[in-house]
Amino acid sequence: MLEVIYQSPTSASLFGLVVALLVLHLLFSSFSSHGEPPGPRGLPLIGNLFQVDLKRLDQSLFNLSKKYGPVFQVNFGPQKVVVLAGYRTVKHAMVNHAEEFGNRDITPIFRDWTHGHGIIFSNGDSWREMRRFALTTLKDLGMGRTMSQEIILQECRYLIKELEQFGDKSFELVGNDFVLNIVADKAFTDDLAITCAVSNVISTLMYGKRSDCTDKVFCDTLERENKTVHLIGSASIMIYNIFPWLGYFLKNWRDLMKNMAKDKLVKEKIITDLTETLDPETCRCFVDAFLIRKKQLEDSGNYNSHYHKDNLFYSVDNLFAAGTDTTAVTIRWGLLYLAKFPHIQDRVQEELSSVVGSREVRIEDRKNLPYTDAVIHETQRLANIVPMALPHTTSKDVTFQGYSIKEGTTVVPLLTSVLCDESEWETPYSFNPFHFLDKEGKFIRRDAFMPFLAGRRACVGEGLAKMELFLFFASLLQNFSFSPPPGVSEDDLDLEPAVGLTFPPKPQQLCAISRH
Ligand code: HEM
Repeated sequence: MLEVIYQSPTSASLFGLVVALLVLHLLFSSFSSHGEPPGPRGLPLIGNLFQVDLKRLDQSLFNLSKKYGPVFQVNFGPQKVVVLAGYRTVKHAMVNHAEEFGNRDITPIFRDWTHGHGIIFSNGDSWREMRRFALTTLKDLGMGRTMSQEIILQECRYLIKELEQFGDKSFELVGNDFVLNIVADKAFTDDLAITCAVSNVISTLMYGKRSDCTDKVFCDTLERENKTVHLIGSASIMIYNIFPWLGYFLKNWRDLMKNMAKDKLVKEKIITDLTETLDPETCRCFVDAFLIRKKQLEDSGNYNSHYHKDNLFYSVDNLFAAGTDTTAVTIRWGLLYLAKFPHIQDRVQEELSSVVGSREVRIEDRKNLPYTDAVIHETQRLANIVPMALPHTTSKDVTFQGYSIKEGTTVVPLLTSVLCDESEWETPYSFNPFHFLDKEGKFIRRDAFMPFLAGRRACVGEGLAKMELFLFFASLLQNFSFSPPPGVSEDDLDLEPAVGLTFPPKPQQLCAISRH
């Protein structure tokens, strides 16, 4: 190759020019100039891409933060990204500078997905209105209150029954593709039991109805959503976000487009059915509440509001995507940790037996179950399922911790560096429920526990997620014990995550033994 270049005078001078530019760039490019945050030097065009591991970008950035400090910048191709690291810095930016750091960075793949509509990947007045509407409507529908407790408990019952009907009392949990395989003597079935249960909670709130685990359309939708979340976090989609013209050449991008299109057809049909059967006097669900608000605005002559069909579709789609995968993945991590550390599992079950006994667990029990609560919090901390949160962008020029950051700069609030902040956690890298317990064994809140982030863009579903995690986790542990399958030791269970937009456990198997 080089020989060919040297043989042509034009190629040789071009090559020389590129080398000269490269040397000049390396000599003179320093990110700490003009008061900007410091950071590693990169190469022209590709920036720092070769200095990070795209499969564990959060870890690479965490390592860089140890060298460059809590506010630093990297270049992904032509794009400048400011990384915020450590509990204090992330909290300070998200809460004290909420407005400046509160916009969403709508990357090319997010734009392809929702076209700037809905809640998660939108900004400005439309985002504000949709977020406010989602929060009040979910609250009206019982989020975080007795009503949603009933919906969740109903799903806990279905889930327990689903697992018990296999009688043989052992099943396998496969972490990556969210498939729960029930293995009995003869029967073998692929089962999306946990995802199905969690998704049904959202489904009941969004559509006013649940679906059975055997419903093919429902299961196909869950599998597609799961695949979407996985593909969006893949290295090739990260490259697509930097060089969007690559899209058609990338299989993951083409698969994503197909998935999203299929998903849209299914959800649009449900929304159309609800629209056709709407009775403005009776609000059955989130979709109804939206349609009723739209009608009220139109009745008063406002046909140009944010309550249009794209915002309806993508808000519903967002709440499904954000509310299913996150919670189901966290439950899976909890079961994996308990199978790995049986002495912790024993203690959770002892506490559940002595406080709740054999009656159904309820949210009011949580205050009397400090150890169980601490285990759930520690699961969320160490599993760290959204390690880089979602990207933000600055809404104006800002001076932050002495550095100037320009309007429109992509900002990553690095949750890995918060949930494993060495100055906040006693044993940041090991599973230790005592992070959340005082000397008397009472539950304690920790400021650096921020898996839902904080500030203007903080998770809309925090209350619901916390209730779900507690009720699902406690109900499962009341009814089953989790262990590695025969022939596999606890040491063999792998706590390294698989990658995606969220980080699930790697594919592996677990057994559930009925406790009755
Ligand atoms: C264990 C469960 C969950 C975790 C760990 C989690 C975590 C997060 C995180 C880290 C963000 C990004 C915040 C940011 O970028 O500033 C987020 C945003 C969001 N979450 Fe969750 N979440 C969970 C469950 C849920 C549930 C159950 C729902 C819905 C009912 C939900 C709805 C949303 C929405 C709509 C946003 C976007 C907020 C906005 O952009 O304004 N999440 N979540």
